[in-house]
Amino acid sequence: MTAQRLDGKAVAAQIKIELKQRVDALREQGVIPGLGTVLVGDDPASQIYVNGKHRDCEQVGIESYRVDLPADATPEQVERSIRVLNDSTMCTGYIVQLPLPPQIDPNWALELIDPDKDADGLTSDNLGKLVLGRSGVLPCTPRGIVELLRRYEIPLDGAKVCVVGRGTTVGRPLGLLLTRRDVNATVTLCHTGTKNLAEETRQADIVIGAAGHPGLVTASMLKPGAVVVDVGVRRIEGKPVGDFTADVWDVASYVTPNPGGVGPMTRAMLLVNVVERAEQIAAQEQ
Ligand SMILES: Nc1nc(=O)c2c([nH]1)NC[C@@H]1CN(c3ccc(C(=O)N[C@@H](CCC(=O)O)C(=O)O)cc3)C=[N+]21
Repeated sequence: MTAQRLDGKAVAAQIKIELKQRVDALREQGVIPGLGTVLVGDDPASQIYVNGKHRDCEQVGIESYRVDLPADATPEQVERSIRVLNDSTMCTGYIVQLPLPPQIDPNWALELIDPDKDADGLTSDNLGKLVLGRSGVLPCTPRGIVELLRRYEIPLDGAKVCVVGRGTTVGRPLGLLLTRRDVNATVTLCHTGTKNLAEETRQADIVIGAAGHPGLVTASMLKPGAVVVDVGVRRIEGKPVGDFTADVWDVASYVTPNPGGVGPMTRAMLLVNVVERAEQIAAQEQ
């Protein structure tokens, strides 16, 4: 059996077409969605990712604003930039690109973001709302994974899902999102403390690798026909390497390619978060 691709790139492109129509409708109402980005320092990968976000915005008609600060920026300078974006009426939502240089505590910086403008959905306010089942801004990668599975009509209601990795940007919020009533999956959240990972992954209908440990899950650790979602993209010698070995394609029914799987969905969900917020603002103004 060779697994089918869960083609995040194609689905993200379709989502952008849908978003462009929603942005055009907003612009007709005089509401112009705007995404802000705060980039501190000159990390090449961060610059590539932030440039990609601005290109994505341009494709769907979202205005975008850059705040680029030098690598030696002080916490005061970062705070001032964040407060400007909190107060800006042009910017519907914004992100503070991670990682930040060592003199800036990321948790401190994220907590300065107005939760209503938290386009990443990574502030404690929005993550807390996810815990409490209240509506807030959903984190982009978890939301993108669920959206990708839904668009391929992968059964989620009652499905056994094994999430590998308990990070605060993916694994942990993903477990919460998958167990929400409107998704209704049963989740096992595995991590470095899990005694027998293979025992857990073999019982799952869907295995999601969000550990960032290349080659952590092999074909022998999967139930035949399982669905594989590989988040853990790292570049080793220029090649994107995920949490799964290539032989999983022989056993799984669906696999997300790396690149072209979860990454484009993450980027598409950032745009969805901005447009959804703009639609809320437009509805309040009516
Ligand atoms: N505040 C903040 N929010 C983020 O969402 C955030 C961040 N900081 N810091 C860095 C990580 C990383 N991240 C990626 C998203 C998409 C791809 C992506 O689309 N990758 C392409 C491949 C790109 C390549 O060739 O490397 C793909 O998977 O097809 C990659 C990386 C978001 N991040």
